[in-house]
Amino acid sequence: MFLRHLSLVNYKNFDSKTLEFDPVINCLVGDNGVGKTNVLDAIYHLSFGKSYFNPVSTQNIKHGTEFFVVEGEFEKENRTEKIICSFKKGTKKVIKRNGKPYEKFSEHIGFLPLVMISPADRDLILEGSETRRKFMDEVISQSDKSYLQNLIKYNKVISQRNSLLKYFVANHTFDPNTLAIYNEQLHGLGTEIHKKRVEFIESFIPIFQEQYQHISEKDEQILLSYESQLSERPLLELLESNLEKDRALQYTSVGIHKDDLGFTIAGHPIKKFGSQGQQKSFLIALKLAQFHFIKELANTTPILLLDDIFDKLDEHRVSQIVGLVKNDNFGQIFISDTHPERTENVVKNIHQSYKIFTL
Ligand SMILES: Nc1ncnc2c1ncn2[C@@H]1O[C@H](COP(=O)(O)OP(=O)(O)OP(=O)(O)O)[C@@H](O)[C@H]1O
Repeated sequence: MFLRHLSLVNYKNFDSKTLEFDPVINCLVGDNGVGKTNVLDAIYHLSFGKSYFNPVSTQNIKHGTEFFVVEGEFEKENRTEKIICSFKKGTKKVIKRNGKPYEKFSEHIGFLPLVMISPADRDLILEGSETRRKFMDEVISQSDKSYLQNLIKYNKVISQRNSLLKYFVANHTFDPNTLAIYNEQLHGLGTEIHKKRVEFIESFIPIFQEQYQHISEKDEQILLSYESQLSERPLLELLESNLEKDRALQYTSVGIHKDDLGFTIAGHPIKKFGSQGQQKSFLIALKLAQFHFIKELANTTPILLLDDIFDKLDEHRVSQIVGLVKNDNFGQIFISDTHPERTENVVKNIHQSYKIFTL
């Protein structure tokens, strides 16, 4: 699968831009702020229906305009797939595949597998658990449609339950029957999601460790673990035993929406005890593991977006990553960099077709 053509209208800093891509390697070069990352983000938009960097859709519209359109033509299994993602202020975002709008965006997720590696990934280590859950959910969703559906349903029930808890307090009332219905629903959905997360982590860890050893070339004891209250007790039990606390807090304090991933080095949190280099290697290993994991499960090589990759890696490591597509006719890579010569040096050595775009 590869992206052949991209056209942008009013997307971030672009009025209008059209790019015809190479099926294998594409480099976007230019000074800071010319829009290299914005092009990668537009490609991400076509795959996920949202920006990797800015979740506020109106902020992805070029300043002073009212709408954006991102259009891409992909070659997938010998067919051309035309994807359009458009958004006008005050309306709902629309994603169309070959002219037909999706009713639910979740139906589109996984259709065009894609992995972005960007300096913004550091949030995975530095920010709260939500970022790490999102990472896990994104990887699983790209290869498992029912997972995403269950997650959407679960989140809906959580917000209904939270509204009910607030209603109880505001109206000095309590209705155990409605609460019990929500608890049952959360238990069913949450247990299923937890099971998928456990399975995912089990198969993901060895791939991740292999990638880390490959990058660090040292024997460092890194560990990735799944932390969930549901590993201790069934969700229904947790909900029931935390009822008084939830009533006081007016929100649901237990469940898979509290899960986290633990990142440690030599038994200590990498956030506090990892060197900058170790943190970088950890993040790249995570993302490369994501790439391999999706490749295997989705049976398609994901498109790989490498944003400002030299910020994270030396040339040797970049060559190694770009070499990922070497033996695979269907892999496509996009690289953004401020130094044209440096990028060209790396891609030349791969002996694959490539295009360089100066923005
Ligand atoms: N909604 C918007 N409307 C207009 N311009 C925008 C919008 N959102 C972002 N920009 C502009 O896009 C530019 C940043 O583009 P981008 O991050 O793609 O640059 P880059 O080429 O990747 O730079 P660097 O080399 O620094 O990473 C900035 O000048 C920013 O002001």
